[in-house]
Amino acid sequence: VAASTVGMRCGAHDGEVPAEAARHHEHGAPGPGRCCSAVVQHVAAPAAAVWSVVRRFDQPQAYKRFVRSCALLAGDGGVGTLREVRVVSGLPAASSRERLEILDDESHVLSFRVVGGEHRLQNYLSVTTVHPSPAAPDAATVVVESYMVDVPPGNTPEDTRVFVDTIVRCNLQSLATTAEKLAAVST
Ligand SMILES: C[C@H](/C=C/[C@]1(O)[C@@]2(C)CO[C@]1(C)CC(=O)C2)CC(=O)O
Repeated sequence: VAASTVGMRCGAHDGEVPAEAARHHEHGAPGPGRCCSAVVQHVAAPAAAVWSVVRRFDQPQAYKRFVRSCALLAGDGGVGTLREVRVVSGLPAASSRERLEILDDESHVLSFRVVGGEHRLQNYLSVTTVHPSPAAPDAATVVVESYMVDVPPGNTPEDTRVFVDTIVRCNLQSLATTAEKLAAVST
């Protein structure tokens, strides 16, 4: 099913989404002053390998290339954990404080909310789900990441969506590379 029918009713998407993704990405209408979108990434590695990377809330730098460092301010990596992310220079941001909202090792669902930091993405919330690819369940994976965020003052929803989609797409492409390398050395 297309991401648009996954219930985001918002933003562009990249291709097909496994049907079971729908329930995790039902953000509904984003409301005034907010925007949302979803990015779909195919990975040539088993879902378990992808999830093992995604689930490490304490180590986003394992695949997020804009992250320079990450420190836990509270919690042990489970729901409620608070992290302080410092990002690379050149971005309209320096740091971010993020709270883990969902970490489901059965359904492979992770969600976090931005709760502070020096950046322009207020009230950013994302949900990432990891699914065995319907085409090759043991060898390939589909990752779906949706988000909602306030449109910063002076920006349009479309500009905001382009900016955030670009970062999320970079993150997921890096996740794919990381997981494929991990799976290759694990065989
Ligand atoms: C879009 C989101 C991250 C955004 C940022 O982490 C930040 C919260 C600080 O730096 C950024 C890399 C860019 C920015 O302007 C806001 C993707 C993700 O990390 O899952």
